This record gives sequence, structure tokens and C-alpha cells, in this order.
Amino acid sequence: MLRWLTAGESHGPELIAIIEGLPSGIPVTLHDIRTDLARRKLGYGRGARMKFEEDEVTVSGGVVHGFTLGSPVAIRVGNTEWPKWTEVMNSEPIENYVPSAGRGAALTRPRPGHADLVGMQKYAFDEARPILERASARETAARVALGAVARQFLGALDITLVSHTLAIGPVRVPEGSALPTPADVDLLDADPLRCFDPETSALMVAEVDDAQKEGDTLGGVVEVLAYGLPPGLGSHVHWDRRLDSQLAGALMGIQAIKGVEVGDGFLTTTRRGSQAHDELFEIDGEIERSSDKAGGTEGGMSTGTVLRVRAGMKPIATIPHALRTVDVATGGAAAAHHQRSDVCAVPAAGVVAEAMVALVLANAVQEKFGGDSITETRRNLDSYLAAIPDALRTGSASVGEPVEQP
Ligand SMILES: Cc1cc2nc3c(=O)[nH]c(=O)nc-3n(C[C@H](O)[C@H](O)[C@H](O)COP(=O)(O)O)c2cc1C
Ligand SMILES: C=C(O[C@@H]1CC(C(=O)O)=C[C@@H](OP(=O)(O)O)[C@H]1O)C(=O)O
Repeated sequence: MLRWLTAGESHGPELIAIIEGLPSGIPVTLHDIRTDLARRKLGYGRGARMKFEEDEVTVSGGVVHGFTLGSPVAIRVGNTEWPKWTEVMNSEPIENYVPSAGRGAALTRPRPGHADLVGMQKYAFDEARPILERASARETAARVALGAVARQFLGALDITLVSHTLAIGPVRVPEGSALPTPADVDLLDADPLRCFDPETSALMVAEVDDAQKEGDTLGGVVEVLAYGLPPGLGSHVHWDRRLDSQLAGALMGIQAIKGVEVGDGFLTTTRRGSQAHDELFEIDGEIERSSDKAGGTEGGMSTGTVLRVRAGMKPIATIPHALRTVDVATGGAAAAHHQRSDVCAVPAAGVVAEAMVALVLANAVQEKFGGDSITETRRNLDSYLAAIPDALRTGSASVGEPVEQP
């Protein structure tokens, strides 16, 4: 089993991430981690902070000369904003500390849609700073760093991932459009919204511009695809062992994600049974599926076709055209606090979703195949695949490229 944790506040000195349970021999370099962190900062509509804050990455344990040791991998992501926050966010008591009017000012006008109010109630604070610091999606940098390591593990087993943006607000890629493969990552990262359909991307840019002009914000939908999975990750035998339940939990665990779909998801509910499922047929001695409406899982297990999961992000809650709230210092009506924020962070959420899917899949792989070295994991995977009887062997039909049916 993999275990992983993150720590650190948005304006603290650094984020810390640790993952335990990976085998030795996985190739991991700072470059791999930095590449994914840089991808997380992409996207049209992100706020000013993305432009000036750098992710300062160091690996503090678990990797030597570019390969994992099998010990916990520890990663530090420094916040370069820290020098401005040393007083407000210092871990040590400061004698006669009086919060300054600027950064230290009490945030008593909680933002509807953010963690401010309920966090203050639950953790007994009279202002929102101690809550928003950890609720902030700055923390997703730590997850993406761990996801980069998980991705290297999966890559060593020929399992690869890609994500793309399906919708920004009401602007959506037409149903049935071509799906990207991992070979398209550079193309996607070069697109302002990480959208695979150039025409829709242009409409999305216009939508972001319009929202920004109106002092408003946007949400959207991202999709993660994983190629090269073996059949049988996860299990039907217990709810918490289902791969789809683990994926849904992981994706819902990303800030602002309010809905998850596996495969065609809610669209499937509108179809009759005869149209809703992926039929099986035999070709050249292997079983193939006629389509991939299910998105690569059946009975909570990977089917061996391409995994396809979607996450829906609500619009950013910190809105220039500030929402109505109550000033908890006075009890009076007020406008929610707003200094700066993203207009739209959907492309970044796609990269975070990739990381979460990579972590879930890495755990499922390690649970099924084990291994203390990557060679042992690979051997276990290969012998499992080789032992599947001929009569049960499935082919490699992939999303978007259904095998020609006889
Ligand atoms: C990549 C990313 C960037 C985000 N940027 C902002 C932001 O700039 N301002 C904001 O209010 N919320 C932002 N959010 C969303 C908040 O973190 C989130 O709404 C908040 O923590 C409350 O959690 P909930 O929406 O799940 O209830 C972002 C989320 C993600 C995934
Ligand atoms: C810092 C990041 O995202 C932040 C997530 C976030 C929020 O409320 O979630 C609010 C913003 O921070 P601030 O209020 O300081 O401008 C974003 O910039 C990041 O993704 O690295």
C-alpha cells in the first residue's frame, strides 16, 4: 500500500510531501518533478501569483543518483512568496505581535464558496487567515510533485497518462471529439486552456476574457485518460477496494471539484441498456470491446482499455465583483474579501487531476503486483498477464479507436 501526505500553508516557507511504499529502481529526477509543477502553473485566466511565484523543488530523501531507493520519497517545494510573510506566518511566537494593517489584517468578511466561515466555526478562529492558508489550492503543488513520482513508477510499467480540458463554463468540446493520447501532452500544454480542440479553445479564451471583464470567475470540466493499464486493478469485492470509488474520492479531494464521472458518466443514465454498454466480441483469438462508454472500469476493476475519468470544477469563489457576506467582527452586511485570484483555474486542475489519478493507479498497481524493486513489480505484472488463459485474453482496443467488428 502507498501512503502519502502533504503539509504546508499557502504563504508559509514551503510545502512538504512524502510518499512511502514505492519500490526501488524507479527513475526520478528533479527535472521530472519540475516539469509537472511547471505544467500546473499553465492556463489562461490564472491570477498574478502564478507569474511571480516560483516552485523551488528539492528532494530530501528516497532518491539517489536519479533512482528511488525503496525508502520514503520526501519532496520540498519552497514558496518564493515567503519573505513577504515571515511575520504573519512565522511558526514562532513574536513578542508583542500586533498584526499589521496589510498582510496581517484580520479577514473577517468570509467568502461564500470558500472554506472561510465553516473553517472559523470548526477550528475556533475569529478570522479566516488560519483557514484559507491551508484550504488554498497552493497545496496542490505538493500533490503534483508526488504525482510526478507516481507517474514515473507507472511509466516504468508502460502506463501513461494525459489530461485535457473538456469545458470552461458553458463552452464545451463537442461530444465525440477526438481524444488525446500521452503523445499529445506538449500540444495540450501549448494550448491556452489545455483543450484538444482548437476551435473550442478559441471560444474558451473569449469566455475567460468576458468573465474577467465582468469581474467574474469560471469553472469547467477536465478529463484524465490512462493508457496501458492491465485488467484487474481494484476489486468488486468491497466498496473501498473499487478502483472507481478510489478515483472518485481522489478527484473530489481536489479543491473546488464538485462532480466526478467515470466514462460517459451521467450521459449513460440517459441511454437504454442496449445502448449503454460496451459489447464483447472475438477477433483473432482475443476478446475486444465494441466501444469504451464505461471508461475502462467494470465492477470496480480496470478492464485493460483506456481509463477515462472526468472532474467538474465550480467557479472560483474569490470574485472581484464580490459576493454578499457578513462581517463577523461587526455582524453587519459586507462584501466578501478579495485581493487577487484566478479567473479560471480549470487547466491547472487538469494537471492536479492527472497527479491524483497517477497516485490512485500507482497504489492499485502496487497493491496487486507488489515488489520491492521495479524489476520485481514488472516481473509480477508480466507473469500475471501471461497467466491469463487464452479463452479470457482481451485485446488492446483503445478509446476513440474501436476495433473493427466482424
Ligand atoms: C488549481 C486551483 C486553483 C485555485 N485558485 C483559486 C483562487 O485563486 N481563488 C479561489 O477563491 N479559489 C481557488 N481555488 C478553489 C479553492 O481552493 C476552493 O474553492 C476552496 O478551497 C474551497 O473548497 P471547495 O470549493 O472544495 O468547497 C482553486 C482551486 C484549484 C484546484
Ligand atoms: C498559489 C496557488 O493558487 C492559489 C489558490 C487559491 C485558493 O484559494 O485556492 C488562491 C490564490 O492564492 P492567493 O489568494 O494568494 O492569490 C491562488 O493563487 C497555486 O496554485 O500555486
